[in-house]
Amino acid sequence: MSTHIGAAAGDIAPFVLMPGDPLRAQWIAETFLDDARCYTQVRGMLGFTGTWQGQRVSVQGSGMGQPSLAIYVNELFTDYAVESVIRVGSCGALTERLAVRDLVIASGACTDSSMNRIAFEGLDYAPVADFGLLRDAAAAAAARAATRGPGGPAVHVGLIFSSDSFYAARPELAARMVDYGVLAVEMEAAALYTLAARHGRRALAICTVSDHIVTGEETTSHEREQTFGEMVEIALTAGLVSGAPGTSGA
Ligand SMILES: O=P(O)(O)O[C@H]1O[C@H](CO)[C@@H](O)[C@H]1O
Ligand SMILES: O=c1cc[nH]c(=O)[nH]1
Repeated sequence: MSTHIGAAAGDIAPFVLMPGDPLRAQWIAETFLDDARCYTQVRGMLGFTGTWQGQRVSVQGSGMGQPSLAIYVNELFTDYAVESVIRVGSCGALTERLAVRDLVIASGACTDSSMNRIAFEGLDYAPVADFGLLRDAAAAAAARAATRGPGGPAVHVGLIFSSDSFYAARPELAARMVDYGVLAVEMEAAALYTLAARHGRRALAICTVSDHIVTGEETTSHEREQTFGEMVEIALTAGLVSGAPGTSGA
């Protein structure tokens, strides 16, 4: 066991999906994985391992915000030898180019968090996605859209803003960020990308737009927990198509 994850060595797969919401983790495990088993309930931050198309996958809740995610990701990398993590989160759209339920595959994550400023003594570090996972997620999204035809959620690749505040202290900054290409706001990806770089592992964040900062449209908590399956299937395809080592269910 690690400090915050109640799993034995080998209980967690090399590839992990990571929603903020532990109940979304449970829904993903019950909906998408075969033979899913819960390996931790410490602090209610549920984690499961099962198989998807015969390959081992884990799903681990991160909690909300970068400090919480960093606890789980540090322990996954150092105590459980996890190789790749794809965050499957929700986000708020900052621009009318995006609609509620659209997907954002985050190529990089701006942040107002002090975590990297402390680590880099004032230098601005640029947290970016793993290119292979990003490429494979974009390809999986395009293939699904081509098979399905018109009507599914639009998929955007670009920058997001990982904020320490759900209730923005300076909401007027959103328009300036949009001018510089930022599409949406969430609360964890910058720490995930930074820790993956630090540990030489792979990370990506895919988020579904749950709220629209411009129009005020929003989804319910039940929808955020149990209906964002398109991003989950794209994440599973990207994580396992890229051939993460040790994912074989055999
Ligand atoms: O739905 P999750 O994955 O938790 O992500 C978003 O939702 C939470 C805020 O409601 C934050 O964690 C934010 O990043
Ligand atoms: O507006 C939103 C929606 C989801 N997550 C956030 O951090 N902000």
